[in-house]
Amino acid sequence: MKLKFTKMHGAGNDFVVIDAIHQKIDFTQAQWKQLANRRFGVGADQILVVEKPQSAGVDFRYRIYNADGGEVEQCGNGARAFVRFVTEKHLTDKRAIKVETMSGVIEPRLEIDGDITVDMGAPILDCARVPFDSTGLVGKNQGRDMLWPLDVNGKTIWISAISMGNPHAVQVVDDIDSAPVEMDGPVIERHTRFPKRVNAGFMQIIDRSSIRLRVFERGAGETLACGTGACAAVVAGILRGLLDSPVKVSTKGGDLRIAWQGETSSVEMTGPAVTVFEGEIDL
Ligand SMILES: N[C@@H](CCC[C@H](N)C(=O)O)C(=O)O
Repeated sequence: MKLKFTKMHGAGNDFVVIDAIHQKIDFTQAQWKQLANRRFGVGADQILVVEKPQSAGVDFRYRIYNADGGEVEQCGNGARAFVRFVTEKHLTDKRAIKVETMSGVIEPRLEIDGDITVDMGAPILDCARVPFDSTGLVGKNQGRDMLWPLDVNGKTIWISAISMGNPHAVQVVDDIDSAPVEMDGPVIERHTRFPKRVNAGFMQIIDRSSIRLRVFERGAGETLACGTGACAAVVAGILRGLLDSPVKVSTKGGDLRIAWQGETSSVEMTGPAVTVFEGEIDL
């Protein structure tokens, strides 16, 4: 079957985006994985599938598959690519869109300057809902945050466990360039304390309104940027008393702006989304 797709990226986090409103999509996990494969397929960190809404009051449903073929709950950079896609394909003429995801409704909007802002909803800080198993662990308070010890490669690291619809373990490091992302990322991703696995964030604080961030993503490895990872890092930094909203998050692929007013407020993420090329593939 010939599949039409669009290759896109948001700050270098790259996507294959598929219109499943006008094409019938019924792929296996192995086929998603092949599509995302950089040698045997198109290549992407995530595959984004745009569908008709399932509930009243929303405009679209948006589904996310990691490069390993597994379906996941949320993708921040993908949400901005999604808006660029439905706008360029004339699937809507709205500038503010309501989108169903596996983890709830998010509300992206197209800004006048072409950037896209996404209301990502409030962070989830309750360990059980992240999900993170803190049974028997002794945490330590930093500001309003609770840091948890994790044994990783023979040392203890201290993480914030946060969900932005998808799970994140965020740690502060002195220097992002020498942080052990390749070595510790895969171990944190599959740590037994995270029953659904986790995205591992490494954050360097530059000043109270800027950080540098690398994320080893669940199901995709280190990416050039992770939108939900940026949201989780800023939430952790604000809770720890290290950051004030808004915060510039510099990633290997570009900058994002994250604003959060605390506890029950939504996290707002602003950044770019770019179409690279259109294609067709026979799977
Ligand atoms: N790149 C994304 C996150 C994609 C999903 C993630 N790898 C997970 O498994 O939760 C983003 O921009 O948020």
